[in-house]
Amino acid sequence: MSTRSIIHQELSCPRWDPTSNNAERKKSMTTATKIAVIGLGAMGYGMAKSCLRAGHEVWGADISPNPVERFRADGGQPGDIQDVAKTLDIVVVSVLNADQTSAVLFGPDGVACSMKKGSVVIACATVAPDFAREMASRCNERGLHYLDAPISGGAAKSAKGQLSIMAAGSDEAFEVASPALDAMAEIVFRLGDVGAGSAMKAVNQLLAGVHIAVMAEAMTFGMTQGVSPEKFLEVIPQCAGTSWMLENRGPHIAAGDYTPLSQVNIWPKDLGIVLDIARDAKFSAPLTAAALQQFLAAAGMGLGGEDDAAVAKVYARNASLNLPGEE
Ligand SMILES: NC(=O)C1=CN([C@@H]2O[C@H](COP(=O)(O)OP(=O)(O)OC[C@H]3O[C@@H](n4cnc5c(N)ncnc54)[C@H](O)[C@@H]3O)[C@@H](O)[C@H]2O)C=CC1
Ligand SMILES: O=C(O)C(=O)[C@@H](O)CO
Repeated sequence: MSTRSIIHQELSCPRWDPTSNNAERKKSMTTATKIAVIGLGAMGYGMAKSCLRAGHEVWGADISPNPVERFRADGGQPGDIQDVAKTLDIVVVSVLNADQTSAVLFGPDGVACSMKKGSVVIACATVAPDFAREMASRCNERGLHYLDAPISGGAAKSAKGQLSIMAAGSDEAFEVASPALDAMAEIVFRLGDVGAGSAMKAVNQLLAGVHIAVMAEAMTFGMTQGVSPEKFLEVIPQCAGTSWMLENRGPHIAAGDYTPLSQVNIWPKDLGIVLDIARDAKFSAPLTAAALQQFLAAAGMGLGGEDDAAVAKVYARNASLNLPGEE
């Protein structure tokens, strides 16, 4: 039995067919759906491009004009989302956090008030489960479907339409959302009622945040023992201590390139969500708390806008090490 079918069984709820060929499914789609992607950052831009590649009519919006212009030059639809909101089938929200999600949907120019009944909001920012439930209930009151749909895989997988989406919502929400989900994801988990997607994402973030911090700890510890970042990355990915985050973020440190694909600032937010809901559950999460302190230290050093691999600079500073690019 493959790993994927094991996951499917353990979840014991229907999910996108994991055995079907994603590329074939994407190619075989013929009907254009009207989709807006709000938030064209590290993740949203790739999601919007994936929807375009699948043949849909796609509008892109961001508070920053640059990615909007770039997206139009790449084939995105011209014009403001507000002007077309009532014609949209799907609105994908890929902003940073809960406040931005709430502003995009229900702020002064909130798109939820203009969307047609029966259309769907696919909410992808990492937020707390209670917030997802609140947004869903406000959307449902307006006759809109809501998918609690946090994402995983980083900017590279987003660009390729190969995200993992931890989704939760009604069958109708999944049905209406399917053209965008098919375009953006390699795998879509159907996890139950709204809130269950964000709960699973919190579990992923606990691991992902700890793994990034501990990768930085191990790499800089290795440097004190004469193990260069290059040698670390040659050997450890072939050994039991590796992780997806080590292999994804470690090369950023070795190259001294902290262009933000996932900002340091994401982690006080995400590990904060984990620790908030852990506290409510009276669950002690000491490793998460330790990792959070390292990301807070990085943010305190003024590195909040850098790639999260810059957490290595906290360790390097404490150990008087020069990381690649700092000599
Ligand atoms: N970067 C990553 O590797 C991953 C990020 N995530 C999560 O996905 C979400 C998006 O992350 P990123 O793309 O990295 O963030 P980002 O900061 O790169 O992009 C967010 C975008 O939203 C825009 N924005 C903010 N408020 C807006 C508004 N009112 N209207 C229109 N646009 C607005 C910003 O200008 C920015 O371009 C976050 O919740 C993050 O935690 C999840 C998985 C991976
Ligand atoms: O891909 C994910 O999952 C992540 O949350 C990270 O890349 C953090 O931004």
